[in-house]
Amino acid sequence: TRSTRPQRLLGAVRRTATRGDPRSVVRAIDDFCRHTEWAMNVGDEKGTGCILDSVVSEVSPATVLELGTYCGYSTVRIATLLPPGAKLITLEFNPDFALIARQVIAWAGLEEKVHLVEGSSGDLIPLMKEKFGVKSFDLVFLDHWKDRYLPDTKLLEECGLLQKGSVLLADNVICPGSPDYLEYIRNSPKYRSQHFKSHLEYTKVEDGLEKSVFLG
Ligand SMILES: O=C(NCCc1nnc(-c2ccc3[nH]cnc3c2)[nH]1)c1cc(-c2ccc(F)cc2)cc(O)c1O
Ligand SMILES: [Mg+2]
Repeated sequence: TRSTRPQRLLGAVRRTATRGDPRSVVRAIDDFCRHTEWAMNVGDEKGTGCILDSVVSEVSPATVLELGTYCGYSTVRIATLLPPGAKLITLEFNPDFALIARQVIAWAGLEEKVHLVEGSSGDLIPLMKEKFGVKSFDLVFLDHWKDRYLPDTKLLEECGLLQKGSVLLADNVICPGSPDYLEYIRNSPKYRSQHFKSHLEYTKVEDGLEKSVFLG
């Protein structure tokens, strides 16, 4: 049967990236998506250009939650920038995506920093404290189903997983868009939000990221 897009993306990583070199893995995926086949990775403009890399470096988080692993592109981007001893927990709902992402993360040599958990964010977030020993998250990268951004943010609050200064960074708040999340986070006194205009990965379509600091 025909291979899937994530399988073809993994093939490109294996063929053109150097094992143990995360930057070459990121470059291989960007080249594949720009020249061969588009895929929904946050990409190099929203990634390097400005926001994702600069926010991770600025926050220098000890604990990160990523919602929506997909093929592990942003997982590798973020994990490369983490300080020693920091941990990234990434949640993936789709077992096929998870299988590919594990191999991409392993190729980058980042298994020690990354804990990929399969399942739905709604089920897993309430287990973060007891099962994963998380006190709170310094950074949350929202990049999963766009209609899960708001309910999962409220769940993180209810589970006491955000503390004063925790940063939420949401991809795709313009395209595909997450209007209810934007409405909530921009009007809530519990957050201070900032919008970073950008483009949908590998295209000229308008998109943007929303960075919100939890005020406690
Ligand atoms: O759907 C997206 N991303 C979500 C994938 C995912 N990967 N994993 C999940 C998951 C969903 C529940 C979960 N619950 C727990 N983990 C979960 C993970 N969702 C997405 C879509 C686009 C896009 C734009 C324009 C188009 F024309 C077509 C597509 C661009 C992007 O940057 C995206 O991130
Ligand atoms: Mg995205």
